Amino acid sequence: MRVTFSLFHALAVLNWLLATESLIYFSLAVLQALEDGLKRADADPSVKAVTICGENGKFSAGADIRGFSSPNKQGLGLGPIVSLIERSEKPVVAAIEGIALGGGLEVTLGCHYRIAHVQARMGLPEVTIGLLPGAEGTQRLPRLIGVPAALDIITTGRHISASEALKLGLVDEVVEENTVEAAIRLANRLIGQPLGHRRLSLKPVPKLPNMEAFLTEALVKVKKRAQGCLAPELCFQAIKAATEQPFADGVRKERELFNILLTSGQAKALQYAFFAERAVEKWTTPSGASWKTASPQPIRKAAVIGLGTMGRGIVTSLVKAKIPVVALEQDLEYLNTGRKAVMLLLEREAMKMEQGGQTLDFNNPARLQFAVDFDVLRDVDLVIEAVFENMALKKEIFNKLSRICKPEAFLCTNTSALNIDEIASVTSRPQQVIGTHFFSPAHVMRLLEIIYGRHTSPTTIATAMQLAKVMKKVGVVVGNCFGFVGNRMMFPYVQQAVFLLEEGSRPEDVDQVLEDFGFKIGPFRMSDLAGLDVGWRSRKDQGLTGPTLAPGTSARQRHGYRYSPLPDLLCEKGRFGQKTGKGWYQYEKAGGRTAKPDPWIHSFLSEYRDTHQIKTRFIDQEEILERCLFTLINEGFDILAEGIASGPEHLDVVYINGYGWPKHRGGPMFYASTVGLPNILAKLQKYSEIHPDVPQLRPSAFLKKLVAMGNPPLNDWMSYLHRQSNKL
Ligand SMILES: CC/C=C\C/C=C/C(=O)SCCNC(=O)CCNC(=O)[C@H](O)C(C)(C)COP(=O)(O)OP(=O)(O)OC[C@H]1O[C@@H](n2cnc3c(N)ncnc32)[C@H](O)[C@@H]1OP(=O)(O)O
Repeated sequence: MRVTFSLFHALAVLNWLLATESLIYFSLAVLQALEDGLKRADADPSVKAVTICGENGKFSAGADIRGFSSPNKQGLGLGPIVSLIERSEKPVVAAIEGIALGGGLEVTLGCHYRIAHVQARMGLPEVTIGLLPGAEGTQRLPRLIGVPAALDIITTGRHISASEALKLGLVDEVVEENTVEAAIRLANRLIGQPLGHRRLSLKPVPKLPNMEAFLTEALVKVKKRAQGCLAPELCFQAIKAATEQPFADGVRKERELFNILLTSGQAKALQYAFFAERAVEKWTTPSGASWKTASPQPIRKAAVIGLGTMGRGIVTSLVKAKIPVVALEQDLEYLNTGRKAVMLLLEREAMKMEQGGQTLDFNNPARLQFAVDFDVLRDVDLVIEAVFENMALKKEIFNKLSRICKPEAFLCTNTSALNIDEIASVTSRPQQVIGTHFFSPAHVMRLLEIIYGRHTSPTTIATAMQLAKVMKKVGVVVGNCFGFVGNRMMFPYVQQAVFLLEEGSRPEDVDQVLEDFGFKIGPFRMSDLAGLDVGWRSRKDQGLTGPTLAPGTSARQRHGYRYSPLPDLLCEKGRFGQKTGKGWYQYEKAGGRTAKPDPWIHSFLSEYRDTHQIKTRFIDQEEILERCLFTLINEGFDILAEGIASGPEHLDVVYINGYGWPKHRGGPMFYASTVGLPNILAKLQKYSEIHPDVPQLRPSAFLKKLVAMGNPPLNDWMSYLHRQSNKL
């Protein structure tokens, strides 16, 4: 770490370099050096003006996020330094290059002028890590750019471009050449000029004709978007304070709210999620393959087979990532339907991108081609198969691909559960076969589950990870098992939800509890959205229901374990969910989206319980939450023990980005660590004793081992996997 201070054309140029070569975040030492530099500049009569810049073309990514969970909370010292900058009698100009985020941007708000490079990005992303801009940023930004724009930037944490910053008045100038030199030139011109009007703390917050009404409406929107996350609302409260109180009082309020957030638990969860997302980029497999040694191959052209819901979204993602793509369907009729749907998606995406000043070129055959003939796949570097979830069909396609595609081409399957090794077995290149499991809608959802098979090469994994990155998705590398990570953990969760209906709950009761917990939608609304027929088909394929079910099989048992036929019964009645207008809920029409509790379901459940002599009982929220979440978590421990995922962060990133798990709760495994593993174990033991015929409630051996080992912190869990425990 280094801080330099040099005299340059009668100017002090303060710059800070961070902990790593490539930048970026500041620590106590950097703050101290900044303060010392400012004081020296102030005291030195030969210094007439000051420019603050970063190094290596980057201004600052703000505070070191890890510092917030250390006992010595370093961020707290930044506010007074920003004030010190602002009070300087010598003009201070910020030269913003690369990024200026969080505390970095707050430093520039203390400066009297701000110049940005045309490619710079700015923002106050504290809300995304559960905090608020606590170095007086919530008080200065509204004074500079007005309340509506400040609210938007602070409560969303979004990054803005230099051109947007200029429009908003956040920066004074945008330059294409050397930003530091431009800042020095400006600082030179400012020597001797009055600065009072440039000190933001002395300025009033620009008035709105209807401030009160505006704030009332804004709060409703902020709360709705927040879905239980505390930070956006407290950001709002801090900005509101700026509109009502003098600067110094506003700063006091900001500090008070900051401390609430810092100790709320949500900040810790969100900061964990920030690092978890980065940790999964550094993938490894049990055989020793790793991101360190594997190199991705370039993907210059890709193909997607199947233009159903998933295929359409995948094509859209590839086009947005500027990868030329061929979209293939089985016949012209399907192709034309698929083509229309893809074009509609792309038009919508293009419109959204235009609003952000970007363009999307998709009407060019070199970028997007539609075909029915497999021969067009001869020159592609990678194929993603996204056909119907049927092993025989997938094998037929992979066999064909293996014969037609060039030998170096990678073959990916978008299966959500099927065996990658079995699919790869029909090809002559199993080392280049991999699962790329997208989530619906594929052009929106960030998760890409990347599943390696027994023969998948490290290069293939690295290439799939690189593809995820280019598509702006989060790739998570996992092993091959039924349902992989996400769906395997989802299965016991949904199963418990259905068992709860058998015992006395209603779909809306269960959904409400899980939505209050923070899920975007509960399990029954989710099933209705996805289509109940999907699971029904899979259960028929597995022989759990339908014509292949052995005669005389008990209605509520399969292979000696508890089974609920409720979803099958609904499907037999044509209730497939939203698509048929009826499922666990009723909808205004087929394809309708507004779920209404359905009295038919209530009486159907009651008749079902009578038929099977189940005594209806009241089930409280605690039991609903525990049975659904703890079985999901329990499965997570088995997944870790089997080496299907290399750490709990992987499971958490999957759940946050693919299954609507509330990010401010850090993911299921992080949540388990906050509840305490002994508590989870005790509850699973209790429910398992009550329901001995449900194996998913039996505590995982790995969970038991961790408890026996003294409930170690989540970061240490994996190190206990192969350790002996004499307490078990
Ligand atoms: C009262 C106190 C008040 C105020 C004090 C100030 C508060 C703050 O400033 S809070 C911090 C606000 N800043 C952020 O939230 C920025 C977080 N970082 C990012 O968004 C991104 O990292 C980036 C846009 C800056 C760069 O993105 P990219 O180029 O994709 O790189 P990575 O995300 O992979 O990051 C590289 C590397 O750096 C680590 N890192 C980045 N920022 C921080 C940070 N602020 N603190 C600690 N570590 C940071 C990141 O984890 C990566 O590390 P690894 O390579 O080990 O994975």
